[in-house]
Amino acid sequence: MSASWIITLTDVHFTFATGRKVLNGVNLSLGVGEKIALLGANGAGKSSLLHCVMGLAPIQQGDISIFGRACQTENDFRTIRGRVGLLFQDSDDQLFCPTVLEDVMFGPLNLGHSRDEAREIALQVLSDLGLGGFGDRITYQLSGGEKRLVALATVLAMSPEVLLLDEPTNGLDADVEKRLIAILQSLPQSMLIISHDRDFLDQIATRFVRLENGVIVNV
Ligand SMILES: Nc1ncnc2c1ncn2[C@@H]1O[C@H](COP(=O)(O)OP(=O)(O)OP(=O)(O)O)[C@@H](O)[C@H]1O
Repeated sequence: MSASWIITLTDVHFTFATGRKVLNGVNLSLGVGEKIALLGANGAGKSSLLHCVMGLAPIQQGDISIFGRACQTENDFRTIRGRVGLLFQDSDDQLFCPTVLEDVMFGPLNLGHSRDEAREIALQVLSDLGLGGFGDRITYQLSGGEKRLVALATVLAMSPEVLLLDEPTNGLDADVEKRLIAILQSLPQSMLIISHDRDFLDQIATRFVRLENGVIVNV
């Protein structure tokens, strides 16, 4: 494997316990600094692919290598999860604390930062995302778009080295989407981005691929 690949999937197969097969020999490599747009029809298996990369959906066949390390066991994936930021498609899967500040502090605390450091990081990320003053808001009372941004804040607060973003613009109005585009453009991390918003992807992505019939096709 080349040292310039952050994530490499080789002949990856994934089938749900129900028997629904969604990945049928996926080959895909994410390079340093690359921002790959992952296209595909509803139900093609895009979210499942991200879950496989995080080790949340165990693959039946193939190889996943992250930061040059072959990931097979839960233990392998646990060691890389802190370095890979996954924005779930559904914000409610990401947010589970009573207040916004607690949610955004959760990751840094988990990484070993002190409460003061975690608070400082969380307040900075919230401010960067235009969410200054949101710290004390009750998470479950946020609007869908606000939740989307707070969910992204929880990911960015962990300073991940690579970002897996599942529909980041869902529920965002035009102005907030513009701000998100500027933020993502300014971030140096490699990204794998799922979105049905082609305008958004055109402004972020350096490469486009499509998941079709369980395999990756270049577009
Ligand atoms: N836990 C599960 N058990 C069985 N099938 C599932 C499960 N979760 C998802 N699926 C099915 O697997 C297929 C792939 O789902 P996935 O969410 O990965 O697609 P997607 O490409 O991200 O779709 P979308 O663009 O609509 O978000 C779908 O047909 C979905 O219904």
